[in-house]
Amino acid sequence: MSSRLEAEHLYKVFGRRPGDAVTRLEQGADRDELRDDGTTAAVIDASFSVEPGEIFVVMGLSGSGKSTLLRMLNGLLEPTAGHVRFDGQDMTALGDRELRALRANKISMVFQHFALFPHRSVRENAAYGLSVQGVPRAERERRADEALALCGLAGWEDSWPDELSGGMQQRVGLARALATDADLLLMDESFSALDPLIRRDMQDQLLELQKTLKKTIVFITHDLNEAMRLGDRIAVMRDGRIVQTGTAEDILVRPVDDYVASFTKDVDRSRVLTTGAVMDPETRGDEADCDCPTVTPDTPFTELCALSARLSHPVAVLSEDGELVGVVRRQRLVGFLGDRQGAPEPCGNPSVPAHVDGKVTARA
Ligand SMILES: Nc1ncnc2c1ncn2[C@@H]1O[C@H](COP(=O)(O)OP(=O)(O)OP(=O)(O)O)[C@@H](O)[C@H]1O
Repeated sequence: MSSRLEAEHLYKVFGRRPGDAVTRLEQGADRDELRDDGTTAAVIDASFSVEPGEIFVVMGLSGSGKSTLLRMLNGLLEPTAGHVRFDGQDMTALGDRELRALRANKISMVFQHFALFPHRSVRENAAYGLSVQGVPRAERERRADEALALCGLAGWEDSWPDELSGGMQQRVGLARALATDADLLLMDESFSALDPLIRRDMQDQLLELQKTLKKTIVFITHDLNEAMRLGDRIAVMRDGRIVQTGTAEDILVRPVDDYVASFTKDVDRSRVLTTGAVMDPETRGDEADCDCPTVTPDTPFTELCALSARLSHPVAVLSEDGELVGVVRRQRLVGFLGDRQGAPEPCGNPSVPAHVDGKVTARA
């Protein structure tokens, strides 16, 4: 199966002599050095691929280059160097007309500000992308109504946008993107303008829809918690560069540097981690011989903790085939909630041995 979307050594430089700037960046110059010459390296050497049905989140602080990257992915901005491939087709080699057709039929955007037409009904707003495609009226209304129903807006089709709350308006934006049947959704801070509770609700709704629709989604956010909730994989951007790409667990448990680690400080680890991240793969081989409940590497951390609290011995981890693949000691669980590696440290008190499982387990 080939990737749906690929970025290959993408650069976007604003300012004078962008080609020269790329050469300097390839030779190791950084953003600040170029800025002295009045040149902005918005995106530097970004490479990644997004698989069909995947939610790929690009996360970074303001100015890190996320929006510029997204605009290159949908062909609105021409890369200074590098390639974007959609289903293997090099978008950077397409002419304007072909690009417009690709955007109208295969790619949908969901923006932070819903930009609904105030004098068109909710149905007409949701059908907008279809009217751009030239779909006949009856069919586009039917498809718009279906998309609105998917987004929880059945019964609101004939309303005006100003009769809807902010969250509902954002759902219309999502329905508009879904109505076109485009496989690739590009979502730029789509939920950032919403109140926290509504934002969470929209995240849940997107995850729920994704279970059946299995779209390919690139989701831009500056919020790591949102990135971790939504992303199958996350790319962390800093100063124009992607500094790490990985699952939420990778970013949390194996940050590539202190910068990425500093992002994860406030993340609720218990919501992100799964058993695979905390298990010890070294086993004696007989840990699963009793009749106690077991877990798999995908078991959520909270479930694992609940089970561990009930057992007097380490929890056995079995693969889907029932093979013993690891064990989880309670001591290690406690470590993972508080510290990056989850490794127990000596406490400095000579009367309390640091690695006595029994004692630490009893307290946990
Ligand atoms: N058209 C442009 N001309 C010059 N510089 C630009 C242009 N567009 C973006 N930049 C610069 O490129 C850098 C990356 O901007 P970009 O908007 O992609 O970042 P971002 O991560 O999306 O930020 P935000 O979250 O604030 O939107 C910034 O320094 C920005 O000022």
